[in-house]
Amino acid sequence: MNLRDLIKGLSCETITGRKDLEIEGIDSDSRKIGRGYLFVAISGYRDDGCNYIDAALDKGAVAVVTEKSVNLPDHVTVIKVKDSRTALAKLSSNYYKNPSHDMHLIGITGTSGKTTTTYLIKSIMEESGLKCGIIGTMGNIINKEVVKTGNTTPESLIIQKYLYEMLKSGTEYCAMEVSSHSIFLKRIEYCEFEIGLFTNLSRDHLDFHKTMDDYFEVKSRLFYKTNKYNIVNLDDEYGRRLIEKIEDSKVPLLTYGFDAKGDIFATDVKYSLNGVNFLLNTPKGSIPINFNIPGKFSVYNSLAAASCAYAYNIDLDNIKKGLEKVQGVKGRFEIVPTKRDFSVIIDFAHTPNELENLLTLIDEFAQGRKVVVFGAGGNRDKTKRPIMGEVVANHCDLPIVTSDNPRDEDPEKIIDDVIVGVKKVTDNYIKIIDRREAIKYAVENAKPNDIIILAGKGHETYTIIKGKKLPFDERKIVEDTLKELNHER
Ligand SMILES: CC(=O)N[C@H]1[C@@H](OP(=O)(O)OP(=O)(O)OC[C@H]2O[C@@H](n3ccc(=O)[nH]c3=O)[C@H](O)[C@@H]2O)O[C@H](CO)[C@@H](O)[C@@H]1O[C@H](C)C(=O)N[C@@H](C)C(=O)N[C@H](CCC(=O)O)C(=O)O
Ligand SMILES: Nc1ncnc2c1ncn2[C@@H]1O[C@H](COP(=O)(O)OP(=O)(O)OP(=O)(O)O)[C@@H](O)[C@H]1O
Ligand SMILES: N[C@H](CCC[C@H](N)C(=O)O)C(=O)O
Ligand SMILES: [Mg+2]
Repeated sequence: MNLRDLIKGLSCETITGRKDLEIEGIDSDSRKIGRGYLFVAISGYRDDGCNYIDAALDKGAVAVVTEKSVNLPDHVTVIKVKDSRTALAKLSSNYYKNPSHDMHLIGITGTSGKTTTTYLIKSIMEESGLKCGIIGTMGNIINKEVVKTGNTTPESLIIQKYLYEMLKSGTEYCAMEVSSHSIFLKRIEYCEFEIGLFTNLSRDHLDFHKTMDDYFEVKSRLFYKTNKYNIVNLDDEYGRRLIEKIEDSKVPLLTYGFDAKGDIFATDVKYSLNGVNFLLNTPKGSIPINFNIPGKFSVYNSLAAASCAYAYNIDLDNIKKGLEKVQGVKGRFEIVPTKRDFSVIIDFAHTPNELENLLTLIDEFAQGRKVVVFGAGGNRDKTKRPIMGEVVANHCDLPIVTSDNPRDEDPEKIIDDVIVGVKKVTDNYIKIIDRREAIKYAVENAKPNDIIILAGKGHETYTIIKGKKLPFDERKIVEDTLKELNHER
């Protein structure tokens, strides 16, 4: 693409050098630069992209975007901007021909339920004959192809690339998880959202946002970027705050919740271990839903997805079929087969609120002990650690405190932070640093009717230790332990 076209609408302070250049690609990572590329230098949290300009030029970059004044050879075009991350988003959108403009883009934000809701939306859309892609924690999905990217909401360049590819493959709907990091770090700038959906807000990410008010404020920015509907969970305290905050928005509001308060609401809710049945009520009528994932939060996620479908005029029969077709979402209340007299459940609960919800749900059906194997992530919110410990200790018979992606931190230190909370409730806990050993311990010592809950890693099939991503699949560890036990019998 010609540089003149690429920088259309980009607010730049100065441009030196040729504008009439053919640009073969763009990137903000010098290691991915190729011949004829434009390099966007971003000053990050760990490093400064400006330190890699020379490396980018060596690899063939012909133009550089930077926030700082730099002296480069005359043949290099230098574009100075105020904010490189915003510039990257604009350039990426231009490069991929502003794909979101031609799509039905749904942005889902909130602390919990985003991934699950994207899968429910996709299922409903497909039941209605509409192709729907996903951008989120478990990867980017176009048709049946899943591409993992690492972050829940990837960098703007990747977002635009996948939106472009979705359009190219005839996928006109996209359900995208929008993390607060991505809003703050401008990954979603120049995405034209039709719908913004707010699930809930509870304690997490206070390493990054410092206060809940900051966290909320950043999340609320999504709802100024929408042009069709804002959809908000009315039962959530922060949801209600959001409704007040966006009161003067010209975009219509749809609300959901339990009982007849919102536009879309659930009544006659009946819980069981296999799922939840409820009546879905909308302004256009009501329909019974038999949903296959248990728990109150399943009702909320169904309502969120149903509200979104309703906003697109999808009829109730297809909403029902789409929701009921979902058998489960990987790592969310996933039951691992044991063929023994105890159960193992893998769940992605990694915040105090998620653990509380999960364990309260299991409480209703548990006949034996609840044993929870859990930890807290390294390089993440430290304030949630003791609270997670306290919540788990309050809701189970045996907490086994272990590691969960220690990343660059000392795993034992993280565990000790969690144990501070556990000890407020009980001294009856077990500390095993190696998560594999912790899982093995729980399985080997299981008693009849025990429910072993492996919390925090959900779908993840890796562990991050000292910056390295190593294979780690909890399903496989349970399976191998059971095999060993069978062998011994
Ligand atoms: C705090 C945060 O979000 N950081 C993100 C940020 O990294 P950074 O600003 O620290 O980048 P940096 O390492 O300082 O590097 C600066 C620049 O130098 C460049 N560089 C670096 C080295 C080199 O050799 N050449 C080079 O050009 C880098 O490409 C980068 O552009 O920009 C990077 C590139 O986009 C992201 O990968 C990185 O996410 C890190 C890995 C991360 O862990 N983020 C988490 C906290 C996150 O974003 N989580 C949310 C929420 C999850 C949820 O709850 O669902 C998410 O959306 O995933
Ligand atoms: N609506 C909800 N409210 C509260 N907890 C929920 C809700 N939906 C799911 N959960 C719990 O949170 C966990 C994570 O769910 P999910 O992956 O859908 O959330 P997410 O918002 O995508 O999380 P992340 O921020 O890590 O991407 C689930 O395993 C479950 O324990
Ligand atoms: N998207 C969340 C996932 C956390 C999952 C948990 N396993 C951990 O590593 O803390 C995060 O990156 O904060
Ligand atoms: Mg997610």
